[in-house]
Amino acid sequence: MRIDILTLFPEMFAGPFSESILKRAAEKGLLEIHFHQIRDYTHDKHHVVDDTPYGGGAGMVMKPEPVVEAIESVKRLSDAESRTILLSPSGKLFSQGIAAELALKSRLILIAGHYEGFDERVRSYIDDEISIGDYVLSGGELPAMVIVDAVARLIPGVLGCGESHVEESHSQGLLEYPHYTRPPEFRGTPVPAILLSGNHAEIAKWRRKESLKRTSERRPDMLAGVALSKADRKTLAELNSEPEA
Ligand SMILES: Nc1nonc1C(=O)NCc1ccc(Cl)cc1
Repeated sequence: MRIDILTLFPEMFAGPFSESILKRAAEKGLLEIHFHQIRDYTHDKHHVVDDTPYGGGAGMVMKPEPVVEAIESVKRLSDAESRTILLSPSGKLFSQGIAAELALKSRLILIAGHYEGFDERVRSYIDDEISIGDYVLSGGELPAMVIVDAVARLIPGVLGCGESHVEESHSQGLLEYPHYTRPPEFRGTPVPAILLSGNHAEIAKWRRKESLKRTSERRPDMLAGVALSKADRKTLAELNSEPEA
């Protein structure tokens, strides 16, 4: 996969992208990431990328010309079909499902903005607008890093053999079950005996029940999107009938 990131602050990506799985993915040739300075697509002496909003109001707006010229120029760098994505709080909410969709693309072009937002006419030149959550950040760079990380780990071969994205939270539609490792007892708290039993069928049942319990307690909104078995419904009914601890 090729990812091109259009940004006013390419140097922001040096740290996070020089370590961890992104470095390994690049070394394995599974992912190539290129950065483009939006200011390089201005033609005035001061490389202006923003201007005051028509209609008045505080703050500045990203001018359309530099961004659109950058998109068109970057698109020409590769024949691969690309998905052009604008990062903004007004976008559709990013999710593991969207990450999985994007991981199937051969090319992504991510646009990280600043100031109060993009000139609306930029939106005629993009395919998607994605938000990583309902909070306002200072720019689109961190959201771009979040999306690249979530997508890269889903590209086959990127995760090492010791890592897996299969059973994770949000990929089964539920929150993750509790994890334990050595020691068998930590400051008086033992590991649940079931996990030491070696009975993998029972362990799987326990884990599913714990995922349902945790999801029901912390993110009941997620349950609507999960295919629940008869056993799941029984578990949820029992959880709902249990007196509060
Ligand atoms: N939440 C979010 N999810 O994606 N992006 C955000 C976010 O706050 N971006 C800030 C921002 C600010 C200005 C411009 Cl022009 C674009 C994006």
